[in-house]
Amino acid sequence: MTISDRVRIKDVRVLSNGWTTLKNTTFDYRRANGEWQTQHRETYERDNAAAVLPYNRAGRTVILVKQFRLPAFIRGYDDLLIEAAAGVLDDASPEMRIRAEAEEETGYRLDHVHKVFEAFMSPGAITEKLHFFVAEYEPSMRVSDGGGLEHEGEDIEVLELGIDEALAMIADGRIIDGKAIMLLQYVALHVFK
Ligand SMILES: Nc1nc2c(ncn2[C@@H]2O[C@H](COP(=O)(O)OP(=O)(O)O[C@H]3O[C@H](CO)[C@@H](O)[C@H](O)[C@@H]3O)[C@@H](O)[C@H]2O)c(=O)[nH]1
Ligand SMILES: [Mg+2]
Repeated sequence: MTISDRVRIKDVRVLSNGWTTLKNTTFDYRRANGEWQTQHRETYERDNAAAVLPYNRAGRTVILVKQFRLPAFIRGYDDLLIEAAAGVLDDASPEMRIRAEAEEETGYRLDHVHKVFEAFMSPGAITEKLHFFVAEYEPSMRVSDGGGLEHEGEDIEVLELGIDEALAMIADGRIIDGKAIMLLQYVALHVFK
């Protein structure tokens, strides 16, 4: 299945080229009824990324991180955001990158990471595709405090939560990060059955 014969890119304009690139693309799209229609769309072009939820089956716990997120703050969320550890790939493989990112942010050196799915988190606007992982952890795998890279402005708290509490926090709105919600529901369904 291809839709490339339904799309003709006519013009691409870079609107902003800062940390990431914002483009405005003009293209013709062949609608379901066969008619061609000209459209303009802005895309925020971000590298792919990966997220991980470490879990401990016996203790029924998971590891999450907590950090300041400017976009959530601007939108009125007046607290640090509880998230699954995540980072951009920077051209590394998702498996390699997520191990490094997990150690940087949570302090846990994970053994085996298990890929569970991929998802576009905001497909109408952002090109980024997120690779999702889960990984079993043991307390002995903690090799540092984590916290992220201070020189990049990261100031990350590490949280170890019971799975039932984490699920309750989704229900009452204390966990509001999409990737954390998806991974918590995955482990609720497939690990802590
Ligand atoms: N100077 C500067 N630094 C930035 C900017 N945007 C991000 N950074 C820094 O770049 C680093 C990126 O950290 P990662 O851990 O690799 O990524 P992330 O911020 O966790 O992002 C991932 O999760 C986000 C939230 O779900 C996603 O939005 C993001 O695309 C990615 O998947 C952080 O130190 C962050 O502060 C920016 O506009 N300017
Ligand atoms: Mg991160």
